[in-house]
Amino acid sequence: MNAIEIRHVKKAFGKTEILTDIDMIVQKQTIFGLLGPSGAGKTTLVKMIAGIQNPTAGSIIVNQTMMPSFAMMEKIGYMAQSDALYSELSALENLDFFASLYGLKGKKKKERIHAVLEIVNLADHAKKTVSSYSGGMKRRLSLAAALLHEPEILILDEPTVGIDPVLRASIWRELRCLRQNGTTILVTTHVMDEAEKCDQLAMMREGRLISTGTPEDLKDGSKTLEEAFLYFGGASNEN
Ligand SMILES: Nc1ncnc2c1ncn2[C@@H]1O[C@H](COP(=O)(O)OP(=O)(O)OP(=O)(O)O)[C@@H](O)[C@H]1O
Repeated sequence: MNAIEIRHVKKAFGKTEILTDIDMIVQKQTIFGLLGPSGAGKTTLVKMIAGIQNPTAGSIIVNQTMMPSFAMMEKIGYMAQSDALYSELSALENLDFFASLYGLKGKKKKERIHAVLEIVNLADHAKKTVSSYSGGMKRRLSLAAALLHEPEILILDEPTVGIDPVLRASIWRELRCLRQNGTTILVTTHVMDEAEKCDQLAMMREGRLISTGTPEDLKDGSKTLEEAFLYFGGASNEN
């Protein structure tokens, strides 16, 4: 079953075309990685999938619903690249606020806040104001907020930037667990060892999809994904 279907999507800002004829399928209950150098268009694409931006042409269907759709947006967890947190509030107050936005109430709200704090290992720091958090802690809190409403689709824009290797491994364990429970996860990354952990990958470059498949498919003869990426993208890769 397809969770996300992208058909002939284009995106232009003014006269500048940022994405060109993107066709992509993400199957349900997979971890799908969008890989590409800075400026390739990954964030623009995931924002359109999350329903935050409109394509200039083409269609995006998420769980059989044409995007943008408010009803579907409620079933999507989106963690943006920059943390949208209230720095003068505590982590707990931030989560309480986002949980209310998602319509969570009472006991269920408390349970979910507790559960997501445990997942990202911030339970001991929940009462501290976010302004005292490190960059990695803020990323973890943003991830917790995206998980509050147990979304069907989880979209994570570079989720582990600034997160140490131990916690990164625990976040990946959690992502696999969420997949096991039925969640479809779309993650953007520059990091090749993270890309290796995805079930399926799409490599982007200059607004185009240059290759899709499993990490093994994409390697096809190359020793590493990095090598494959350079091969598909041409030798002038910036990263
Ligand atoms: N609102 C906007 N108006 C004009 N140009 C934009 C806008 N948003 C993004 N762009 C341009 O679109 C291109 C793709 O940007 P995008 O952020 O999608 O890339 P990315 O692959 O996510 O990069 P990174 O890995 O650095 O986050 C860039 O050239 C960027 O400058």
